Formats: sequence, C-alpha cells, structure tokens
Amino acid sequence: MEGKFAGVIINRLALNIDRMFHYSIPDGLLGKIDIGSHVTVPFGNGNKTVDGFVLSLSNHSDFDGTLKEILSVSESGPLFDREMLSVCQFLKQKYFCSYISAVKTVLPPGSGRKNKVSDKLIRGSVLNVPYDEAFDALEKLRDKAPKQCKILELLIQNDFVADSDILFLTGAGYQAIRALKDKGLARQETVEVFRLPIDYESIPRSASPVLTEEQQYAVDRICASVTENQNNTFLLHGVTGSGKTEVFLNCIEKALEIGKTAIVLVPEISLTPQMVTRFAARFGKKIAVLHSALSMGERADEYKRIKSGEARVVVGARSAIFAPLKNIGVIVIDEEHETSYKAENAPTYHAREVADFRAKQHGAAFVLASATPSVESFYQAKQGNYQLISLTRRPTAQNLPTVAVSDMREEIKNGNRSCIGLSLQREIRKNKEQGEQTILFLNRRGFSTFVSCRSCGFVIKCKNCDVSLTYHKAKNSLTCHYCGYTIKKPEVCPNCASSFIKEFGAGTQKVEEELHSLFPDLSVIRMDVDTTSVKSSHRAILEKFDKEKIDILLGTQMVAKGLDFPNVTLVGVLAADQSLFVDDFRAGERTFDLITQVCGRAGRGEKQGRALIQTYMPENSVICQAQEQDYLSFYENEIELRRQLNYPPFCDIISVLLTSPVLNGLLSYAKKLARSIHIVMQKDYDGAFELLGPSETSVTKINGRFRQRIWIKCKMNRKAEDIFARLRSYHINEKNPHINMVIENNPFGAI
Ligand SMILES: Nc1ncnc2c1ncn2[C@@H]1O[C@H](COP(=O)(O)OP(=O)(O)OP(=O)(O)O)[C@@H](O)[C@H]1O
Ligand SMILES: [Zn+2]
Ligand SMILES: [Zn+2]
Repeated sequence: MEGKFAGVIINRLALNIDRMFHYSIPDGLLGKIDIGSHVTVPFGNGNKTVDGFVLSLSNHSDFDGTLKEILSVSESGPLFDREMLSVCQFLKQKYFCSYISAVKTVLPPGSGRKNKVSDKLIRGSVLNVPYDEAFDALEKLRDKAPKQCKILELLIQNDFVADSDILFLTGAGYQAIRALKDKGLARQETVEVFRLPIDYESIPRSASPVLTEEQQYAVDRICASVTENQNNTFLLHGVTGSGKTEVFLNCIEKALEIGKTAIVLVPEISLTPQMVTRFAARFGKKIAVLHSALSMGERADEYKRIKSGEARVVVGARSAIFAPLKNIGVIVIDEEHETSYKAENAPTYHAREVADFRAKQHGAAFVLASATPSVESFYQAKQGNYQLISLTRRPTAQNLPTVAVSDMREEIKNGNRSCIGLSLQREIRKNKEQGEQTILFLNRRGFSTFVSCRSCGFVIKCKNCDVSLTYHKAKNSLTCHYCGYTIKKPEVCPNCASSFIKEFGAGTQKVEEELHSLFPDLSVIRMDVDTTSVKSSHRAILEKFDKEKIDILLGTQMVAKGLDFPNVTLVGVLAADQSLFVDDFRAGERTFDLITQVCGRAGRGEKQGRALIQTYMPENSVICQAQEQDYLSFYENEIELRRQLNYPPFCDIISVLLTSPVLNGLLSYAKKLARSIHIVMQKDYDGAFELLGPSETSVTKINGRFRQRIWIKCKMNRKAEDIFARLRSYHINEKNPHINMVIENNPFGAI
C-alpha cells in the first residue's frame, strides 16, 4: 500500500463537496489504508468528524498548507478494489453523477449503513388496524404529522416493511415509527430472514442436452473467445425458445473449467425463479444470486460467497454487473433489449455499457442474447462491431407458434363488450378440453385503473404529482405510483358530490372476474404487482400454475417473458396495441418485442403452440410484423425510420431535467441554460446538434416538484461529455438551492 497521502470522498450527497479532499496518513495508520478504505476524517471549518472513502493514494501532495490527518479506518478492510475504482470513474464520467453516488453503486450491500445487517431477524412494522381506520388516521395526520402519514401510507401499501426501509424511504426517524405504534396504528413485527435465498444443493443436478448444430456453433465461437482471453462482443439472436439459455450455460461451463468466472444478467425478478433453478441445476453452489427482492442480509451473504471465491457464477438483475468477481471469462446479458437494464436513479447507468467496460478490462467474452434485440444492438452487429450469431429454430419438435390477429372493432360491432373476444373465448375452451394451459397477457399500459366521476368527468389526481391515482380494489384505496400518496376511495365525487364515481379501465382484477363469469369451471391464477408483493410469491404462483395445472395464468408484463412451461400451448394478448400510443420513439420497438416475446411462451414443449393477438388496429405494420414474428423486417423498417428522424443509434439524446418546488424562476433559469448550452455547443462541439426546449415534461409535476426539460440531440463523444460535465459544475456553482438538475444520456421512457 503505497503513499503517505490519501484522496477522500466525503460520504455526503451535498453537491458542493463533490470532489476529492486530500488528507495525510498518520504514522499509526500507515500501511492500513488502501484504495476503497472506509475512513473517518475531520471536515470543514468546525472539523466535524465525517466518514468517507479513499479513492487515491500518493507519496506527495501539491497542497501548500498542512494537511489534516485521517482519524481512523474501518477494520474490515477496503470495500472495493482498483478495478471497481475504475468502474466508479467510468460511471462519473459517463453518467454525470457525483463521486459519492458512483462509489455507493459499487459498495457491498449493507455497508456504509448505520444499522448493521442482523444475521437472522429483520425488525419491521405492520398495519395494526383495518384499512378503513387507517384511512381515517391518514387524513388526521396528513398536515399535523406528515412523516407519520408517509409511513402509514407505506404500511397500507405493503404487508410488512422493514424499519430500515421505512427510515430510508420516508426520511423519518425512529420516533415517528414509535408514535404510530403508541397510537395503536402500527405494530412491530420481526421476520426471519432466509439466509440462503435458495438451497442450491437441493435442486437436482442436470447436464446439458445434446446441442443442436446451431447451438454448438454458437458455443464454439463464444468459447474460443473465452479460452483465448479475447474481448469480443456477440449478439446471440435466436427466436423464442431456440435454446439461447442452453448456449450460455455451456459457455459458462467452459469458463469455469479453465478457472474463470461469469456474470449473467437477467431482466426482472420475475425471470429469476425459473432461470435460477436452471443455473442451480447446472452449477449448484457455484452460483450466487443477486437481485432486489433479496433481503439486505441475503444480499450480504451472497456477496461474501462471491468475495471468498465460493460462488463463481453470479446471476442477477441489473446491479449484479458490479459483482466483485476476479478473472471474468464471460459476461452474458439475457434479453438484452429490456429497459430494466437502465438505472432510473443516479448514476443512471445502462448495464450493457458497464458490462462492456468490465468485459474489456477482463478480456472477457461479452454475450448479448435476445429474440428481439434492441435496434441499437442489431445496428452494431450490422456494422460489424458485434459478431452476430443466429439461432433460427427451436430444438424441440415444434415450430414457432402460429399467430392470429383478432380485430376487436368487429367484436364491438357484434355487440361483444367483453375484453375477451369470441375467438379467444373459443380457443381457451378448446385448450381446456385438450388438457392444455393458457397464458393471457394484459398490456398494462392500456389498463390503468383510475377513478373518475361519470357525472362531471372529474378524475381523482395526486396532490403532489400531475397524475391520476391508481385504484386498488382489495384495499379500496387510491395510490400515486410516483410518490406513494394514498387515500381512501371517496364515496362521492369531490367536485360535484355525485355518487357515480367509479373506477375506469380494466385491470387484471377485472379481467379475472370476467374470466370467472365466462368460464366458471376453469381455474385462473393472477400474477401482477398486487399478487406478488409478498416475498417469494412469484415463485409460489409459477409453481402452482405448473404443478396444479391451473388452466389460465393471467398477468401483466411479468408473464410476458422468460417463462418456459411445456404444457402452455395458447397465448392470448389483450390490448396489444395500447403501447403503440405512448409518446416515445421506442414505442414501436417495445410493442414488437412484447408481442413476440409473449407469443413465444406458447408451444415450447412437444405440442405446437398458437397465439391470438387482440387489437383495434390489425393493419398496423408493427402488429403485422409481430404476427409474422419477423424481426428482420421489423428491424429494416425501424432503422430506416430512425435514420430519417435522426434518433438513436444515429445520434444520442441527452436530457437535461430541471425540477423545482416553485414554478417561479424555473422557466427563466431553464431558458437561460438552454441559451448557454446552445452557445457552448456551437463553440466547443465539433458536429451537428439539435437543441429542443425547455419544455414541460409529459407529467408536469412529480412529488411536489415542477419539471422542465431541455433535449439535446448529438453524438455523445469526449467533447460532449466534457461540455455536460461543465454544465453540471456550472449549475452547482450557481447555487440555486431550489432547482435540481439531472443530466441523462439516452433515457428510457422519460416522463
Ligand atoms: N439442444 C436441446 N435439446 C433439447 N431441448 C433443448 C435444447 N436446447 C434447449 N432445449 C429446451 O428448449 C426449451 C427452450 O430453451 P431455452 O429456454 O434455452 O430457450 P431461449 O432461447 O433461452 O428461450 P427464450 O429466450 O424464448 O425464453 C427449454 O425447455 C430447453 O430446456
Ligand atoms: Zn404523487
Ligand atoms: Zn363529479
């Protein structure tokens, strides 16, 4: 450990201290401090003791005066190594975040927190009164004790909330939790944490099936890179059910064989149960699983197993890309087109970009797998930057499912007002008679359930955000999905006092009711955010569907992808076209991907599958291409559109979002910034660019903050990075206490 001087990042989010502070290392601590050490230091004029992280070490200092000394260092050793330090620098440069938020992204789970992760038990709170009483209490607390009100809202929305989560999510202190308990509204509960998320050893081991020729070719090409330490990027484009997973399982096996390690990212928690089982069946305890549904304790355990070298394959959601593995041989991103790979909070990294960075550092093979690659990735493959490997058939006896389109306008003309058309009803019936199972997919975007007045049209909105509240039938509550604001559903319209105030739109609950009345003899199981809030319920629902041969699995996005049930031969897509109306240049891509993926759940076993797409616009080209499951013609169309309209991959889109609790001053500041950006871009940027805005965002207010956005279209290169980094410093120096700035490169579904 070299050096007498250390550069330290202070563990505070305040933007004006977002830089390295230099300290000298006292003799007593020499040799004990390294990159990644967690230290305490005197800070500021008052020399307050604060904690921070060591990011650099050196033997000399340019500082003229006497440097302050580091006070202490955590005994448990450095929290990250030099490789992770370079990842932090990458995050900071590419995503315009502060040092500390970059560092926090790579820290082990639970570290740097005040309360220690207990070994077996988690303390938390649950609601202690019926919902109705809780709603009454909410209104009483709303103005007098807003923190308690926020906690109560959380407890209404969830069955159990860990105290640490309450503190983190609401910013309240323990006394607020205690006050709610004293009032009898909440009570304390302790839940036992399952230390190993899955008993990997209990899952029966299974070997690889004999690969098809196409699969073997893919494995050989990727493995050549793994063994030769070559950093190549592969786009594994295979139709749904073509055995992509089998391909990368085999590549990982190879990597392990020659002493290397592997990371596999899978998109959402919903994907993990089946996927994890497949990994455990192949690799047993050599795998570690990291995703957000694990408790902090579980995550900390898995992390330890990775650090100790026991776990050599990490399977996880987005943040697993930061797993502290050494000697990585292969990184896989499954369903690489998924939007959940992009982080929503700072640093707003894309896992694909971080993976690319790490793969380069390790000389690892990088595999992007999808049946419907993102337009950006496919373009890279066409340009020769990625090596394209295609799997064109399913390895099982069956072809891709046949897909039919059902015109819902005809259904309405014929007097059928059900959201399940007659053709779909017939198919469901037929499937039941053949003893086969059905998956029904409800495109969530088309089915928000808000409450409105049938007399005056009044829609109940959030008081902090410019959005309508979502109705939850089981609790008879209305909740804001942005800020958590919760109220009881009013009996009469707050605007005109009419009692014709009702929920609008069909949610999964409504469709479920309809299924029961159409098919009283069929069993239905529902999977959506409401039925999966309790830990492990994903797994439970899927297991029940499989083991008990439930007739219909009904769900939102959660059932669209990754599921592999051989007895499912029919897939129905309700409201296929709704996601086409979203105001986003990726709407077509997302609709194509959703429909193709969900149809791909059918006929994965020995029996031929079929899918039925219900739509109001059967002539729409995206719907037609999805019906044909023809990615290539979809891509050709889409890339031409992007070229004409100058969208990614032909340029990058940078969003500069400004928010403030007061409208006054926000717009003029945004205009001033837009003008400055324009001038600087003209002077210092060397290519074409376009600047749009400032303008209001589609949701004009979130969490009590008004929003203005400036869009810049340009190629994100070193020069542009430098300009936006300067813009960020300029904003920090302006000291506009009310106005927040977030710069984001290529945001997804920006609101
Ligand atoms: N060579 C093979 N021989 C027999 N069965 C296979 C073979 N390869 C894969 N399978 C089986 O075919 C099914 C689909 O394979 P897999 O899940 O790997 O495909 P996928 O392309 O990853 O699917 P998707 O991306 O559509 O979810 C699985 O049940 C798998 O066990
Ligand atoms: Zn809100
Ligand atoms: Zn009304």
